[in-house]
Parts: sequence; C-alpha cells; structure tokens
Amino acid sequence: MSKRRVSYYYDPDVGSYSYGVHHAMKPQRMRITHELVQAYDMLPKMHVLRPKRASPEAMTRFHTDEYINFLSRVTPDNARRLTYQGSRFLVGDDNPPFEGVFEFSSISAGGSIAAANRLMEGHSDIAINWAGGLHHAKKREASGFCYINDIVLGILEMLRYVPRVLYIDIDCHHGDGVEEAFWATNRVMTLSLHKFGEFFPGTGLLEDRGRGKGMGYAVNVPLKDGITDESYKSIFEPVFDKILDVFRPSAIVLQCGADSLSGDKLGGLNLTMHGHAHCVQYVRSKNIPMMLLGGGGYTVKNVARAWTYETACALGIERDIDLNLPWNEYFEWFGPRYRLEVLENNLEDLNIKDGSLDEVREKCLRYLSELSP
Ligand SMILES: CN1CC(C(=O)N[C@@H](CCCCCC(O)(O)c2ccon2)c2nc(-c3ccccc3F)c[nH]2)C1
Ligand SMILES: [Ca+2]
Ligand SMILES: [Zn+2]
Repeated sequence: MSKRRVSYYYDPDVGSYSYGVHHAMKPQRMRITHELVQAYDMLPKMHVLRPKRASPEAMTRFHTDEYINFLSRVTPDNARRLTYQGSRFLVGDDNPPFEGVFEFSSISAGGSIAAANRLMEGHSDIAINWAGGLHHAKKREASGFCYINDIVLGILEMLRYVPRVLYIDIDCHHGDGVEEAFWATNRVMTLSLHKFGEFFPGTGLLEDRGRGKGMGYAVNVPLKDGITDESYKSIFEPVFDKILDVFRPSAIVLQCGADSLSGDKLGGLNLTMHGHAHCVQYVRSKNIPMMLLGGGGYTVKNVARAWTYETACALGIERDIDLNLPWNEYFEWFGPRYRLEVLENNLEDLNIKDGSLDEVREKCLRYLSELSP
C-alpha cells in the first residue's frame, strides 16, 4: 500500500454532546474512535488538527439565514416557541433541540470545510473528519439526526478549486440532503448505496437521476436486507469504475456511515468491517484527493472498530496492525473477544435470492453509459 499524506480532524469536545439518553445517535462514538486510533499509535503518522468551528456565515453558504439564526438560538427551553410548536426547523423526535446542538454542528461542519481546504491546497492526499458525514440535513431544516450538512459545505469549498467532485455514500440510509443540494448540476456526481423499501428516508429510487444539467449525475443503488461483502463489492466496484470513466472527478468525498455494518441497531445490512473498509481501500487506490467522513452507526463499539480500521487503511498500514485490541479507556466495551473485527451474521442476502442485485447493477451501468465523458 503506497503512502499517503493524511490529515485527521478532531475536536476533543465533540464526544461530550448528547442527543438524549433514549436517542440512537451517540456523539461519544467519535471520542471512542479517537481513543482507539490513539491506542494504535496512529496519531504520530498523521497531521492531527483541531478544526476551527464553522461560523454562522460559513453555514449560510448552503443553509438559509433563518434556519441558522434559529439553530444558533434554540435551547430545550425555548424550542417549542422557536419551532412554532415543532412544525418548523426541527420536526419529529429524530432531531431534538439538545444542549449545545449548534456548537456540535459547528465542530462537525468546521472539520469538513477545513478538510476540503487542506486537500485542495495540496497539503494532504487524504483528510479525515469522523464527526462529519451528516447527509440528511436540508437547506432550511434538520432531518435524520443531522442539523448542518457539513458534506454540502465541504463540497462547495472544493468547487472553488476544481471543476468536478464525486460524492460516495455507504451509510445504509440514502444520502438525500447531499443529492438534493446538487440535484441540478453536473459538477457534483452523488452515488448512494442504501437500503430501500419501508426504510428512512424513503428516497433514492434507482430511477432518480437528477434534473436538467444534473440529469444522470445522481446515482442511486437501492438495496435489500442482508447484503454481504461479496455482493456489495460486486456492485460498488463496477459502478465506481464506470463513474471514474464518464465523470473523471478531481476530488472524492466518501461518507463512511457505519450503520451498513452487520449487527447495526438500525441497519439490517450484513457487511463485515473488511467489506465496509474495502470501499475506502478501493477509492484510495485511485490516487484522487479523498475526504473521509463519518455518518450513521448505532452499534457504537463497531462504529469505533470500523473507523479506526479505515484510518489505518487511509495510512496504508492495515496489514500491519494487531487485530487484538490494545488497552484503551473503553477496553471493556469490546468484550468478549477484544478484537478489531465486525463479523457477518447469518442473515439471508435478499439481493441475491431474487436476482435484483444483477438487475440494479445493469441498469446503473446503462444509465452511466448515456453520459458523454
Ligand atoms: C416520521 N418518520 C419516522 C422517523 C424515522 O423513521 N426516523 C429514522 C431516522 C433515521 C436517521 C438515520 C441517520 C443516519 O444514519 O443516516 C445518519 C446520521 C448521521 O449521518 N447519517 C429513525 N429514527 C430512529 C430512532 C429515533 C429515536 C430513537 C431511536 C431510533 F431508532 C430510527 N429510525 C421519520
Ligand atoms: Ca447511503
Ligand atoms: Zn444511516
């Protein structure tokens, strides 16, 4: 694995925010990942940077002034009034007005914006922000645990330097906020693989391809429960290769949502740590400036395992690291085997059973062939 210059963005405050004890999203994931990355002695191998928090002005590069003004002022106490009784900005119990929600969002967005600049100014080949990847956030409201769309803000920053950016989303949910933001442009291609059918957010049909000049520049790969490493690879690689052929991106943003791992609390797919990380390895092998972001992931110990291993993949040292976990502050979380692994379960791969995977692959490749390189 040839070497790459890696920058790693982390703010030690990020793990202290809480969505609430009953909520599926645990910001502590970023802190546990950082402890494990540190325990594996990876920090000295990277540029470790604490990102400047994104300002309200920076956020309004994508979001509306009204929404940012709201988010910078909302607290648990004034939320009912400021959201017009829960009808605007924060709808449903997915997006609680938790203490520090604006600071948390500014740390996440600050990391992705800084990562974009670091890559585009040529100081690094790969830039990592595990606090980023919040792909559901919309222009004027929060959605799916996401309040500020750090991904859109990072890509907008990249578009100041390069003509074309490819966005790839391996979170088990559809990357709807990013797709929507770039729906009508051919300067950003969005590729999302996601569980589809009776599943949040319900968008991301194979036939949804974009609008106007953006027609064909949104690629959606709908999946069913139980997809394995082998099945996932058999659609990820050919579709990604075809995209490189016809789109020739100058930079790539890879959202590494870890809820596509087997055993995830919300997921339902069946990727092992190696299957999930293969996407990072495969994209990295193309030697195009790459931003790695976090995202979903609700079996917290496995999120930390996957993002730690993927940090090693970014460095090109995954072959050398000991799969017996080193002592770390959260060691007892990783029992009973205390291993750097996420194993597959015996879920049936419904994508193979009915031949739908082959059909989805063929249609995606045919759609992409219609784009003139
Ligand atoms: C009215 N409809 C019902 C609502 C709904 O089904 N929301 C999804 C939201 C799932 C969000 C997934 C977020 C993500 O993993 O994609 C992510 C998060 C950050 O980056 N990516 C959902 N919420 C939960 C949930 C919410 C609170 C507590 C426990 C839960 F399981 C599960 N699934 C909407
Ligand atoms: Ca996805
Ligand atoms: Zn998700």
